[in-house]
Amino acid sequence: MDLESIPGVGEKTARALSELDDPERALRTGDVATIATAPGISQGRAARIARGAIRLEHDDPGGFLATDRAREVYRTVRSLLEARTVTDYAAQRLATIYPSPCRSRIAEVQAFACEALERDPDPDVLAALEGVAPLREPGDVRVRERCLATTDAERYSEAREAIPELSVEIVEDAQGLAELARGYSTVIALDESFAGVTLDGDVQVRPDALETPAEVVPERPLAFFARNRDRLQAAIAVHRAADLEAACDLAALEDGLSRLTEDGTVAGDDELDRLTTAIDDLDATASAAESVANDHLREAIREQDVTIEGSDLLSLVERGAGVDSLLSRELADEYARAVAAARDHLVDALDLDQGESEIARRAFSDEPTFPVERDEDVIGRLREELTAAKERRAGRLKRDLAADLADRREGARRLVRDALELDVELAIARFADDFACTMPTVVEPSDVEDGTAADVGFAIEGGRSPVLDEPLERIDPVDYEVSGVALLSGVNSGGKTSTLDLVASVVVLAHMGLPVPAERVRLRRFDDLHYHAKTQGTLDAGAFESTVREFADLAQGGEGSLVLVDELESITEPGASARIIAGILEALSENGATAVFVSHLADEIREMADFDVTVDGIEAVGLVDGELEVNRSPVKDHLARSTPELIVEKLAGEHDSAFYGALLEKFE
Ligand SMILES: Nc1ncnc2c1ncn2[C@@H]1O[C@H](COP(=O)(O)OP(=O)(O)OP(=O)(O)O)[C@@H](O)[C@H]1O
Repeated sequence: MDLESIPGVGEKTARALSELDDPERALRTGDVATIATAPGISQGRAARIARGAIRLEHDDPGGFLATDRAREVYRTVRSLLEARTVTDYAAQRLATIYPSPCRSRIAEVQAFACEALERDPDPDVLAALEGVAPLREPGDVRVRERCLATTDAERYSEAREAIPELSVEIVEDAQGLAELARGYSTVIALDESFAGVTLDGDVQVRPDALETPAEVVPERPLAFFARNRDRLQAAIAVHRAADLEAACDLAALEDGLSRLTEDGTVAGDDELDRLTTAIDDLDATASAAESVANDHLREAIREQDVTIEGSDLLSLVERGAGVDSLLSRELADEYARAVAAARDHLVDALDLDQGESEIARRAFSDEPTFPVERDEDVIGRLREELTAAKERRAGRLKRDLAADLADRREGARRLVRDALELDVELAIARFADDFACTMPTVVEPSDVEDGTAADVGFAIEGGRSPVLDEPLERIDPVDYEVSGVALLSGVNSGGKTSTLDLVASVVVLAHMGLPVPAERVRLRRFDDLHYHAKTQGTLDAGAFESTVREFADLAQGGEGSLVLVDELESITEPGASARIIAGILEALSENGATAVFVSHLADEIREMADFDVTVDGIEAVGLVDGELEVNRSPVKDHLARSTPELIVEKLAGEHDSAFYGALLEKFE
């Protein structure tokens, strides 16, 4: 796909899009989340670009929504759909579903919508969706305890490029490696020539390191899973709750994620936990061990009767010997016991293994002193030993986990995408449920065998306008069918505007490929929708002129158009209005357009028109407690009586009055 040929995509945006992994897939599927990861592209712009790509694919000329009111109806139905999404993604993705005049596009979304209608918006699934969001790319990973080393300048540059997560060091020889090993827990030598060199510390010779980055820096694949752990866990929960077919082994992914912490370290390994705790507690435990020895010794000294001969005391004092000598002479056993207790405490409390215990025991000297003090050098060595063991262990665990998870990356991506798409489907299912929708039959004009395409128009049975601000059960279902051009008459507040809104929303939704709020709908595929709302008050000459011009344009093109106009007569005085409307209707009829004009001047317009225009009527069936009782479904070929006529008729019926009788005759 030539990205620059997408409507609204210039050179700069095309360059940004080409940085995506698979821009075509993202554009084709309306994957707004992925498109929005391209540099400098917001979610809103991503939706517009996706719409542009869809238009290009279906050769869609655009412009289906030809007027402000038509666009307003689309915005309203879209917000009703969006209100039923859980994730931001689904709301943005819905913005890529727009009314299109293209058969292939309508069919494509219809197929998607039909599957969506099978979905069950279970509350558990909706709750699980709360935690799902598009995956994030991990930030830059830096690993400080490991480095790469080489003697070769070229290899050095290659390594920096291939593995930016690690420091790369130039060394002269094995001596240089040995020095590095003192500063880093692990040194990975890249040169074959180091093979066989044995050095202290963790020095590995791996000439293939640059080809196997996941082994050298398992942090790299792990960072992706760590950064997205919560989102992936939520996507797993969605799949389980919805019983959705999964793109990867859920249990295996879940197990891998459960071993990973959010900062990319491995969790749930007893040995790693032991080493981590031992390092953290080392100082405090060494102090506690000292106290154990000193308490023991203090107690022993307190209870001991030290008998010393005068000559011995004298020789001790003369030699300047301190209490230590006395201790070693008189309390050697007690000292040994005290130190043994300290060593045991250190080993037991830190849960040290044999090798570590051997070092730890040396922290307390056999030479009697009081108070007993730890040897900081030994504690330091023990810390180094524990830290090296911890890093070796963590490294191995990371490598194992990275090996387990690395291949699941694509599956994990699909898992989240599918969960997010499910949200789009559920929004459609919930909308369809809330507004009692069905899939419409969209008739292809060229497939109409008898008569012309205009004969199809639209036929709505049991329609309930989603635009009406009433709960569904308070809305009377409306049946209305028009082919060609019709005038819609009716009592005040009978529901004429609501009928136009119903027709407009049904037509917009049907051309989006979505279910429509009615029991049954059949309509032709239209090219565009011109919906003109009622104009408030008389227009001044300039505005009037531009409105007439607008209608003149409309009257020219018209084949394939659906024109809905609400009380155009209010733009000027009634006599002129009726003439203008009659003229527009004639042109539209000639062009084969489908049109409904709501008007209180239906009778006058019919008389002025030079063709037999259909007049339908929304009738009041009576007055109940001063309120009109209305049949909301327009009656075909029937000029509805006006409200005043109905009231005069009622008065004439109730009172035997010549005046009312005469008045009534004037309406006939
Ligand atoms: N199908 C319906 N079911 C229930 N109530 C409806 C229905 N259609 C319309 N109404 C109610 O009637 C009110 C008036 O409807 P609407 O504005 O469509 O009438 P109208 O015939 O266009 O009025 P006007 O002649 O004043 O322009 C609406 O606000 C709504 O409350």
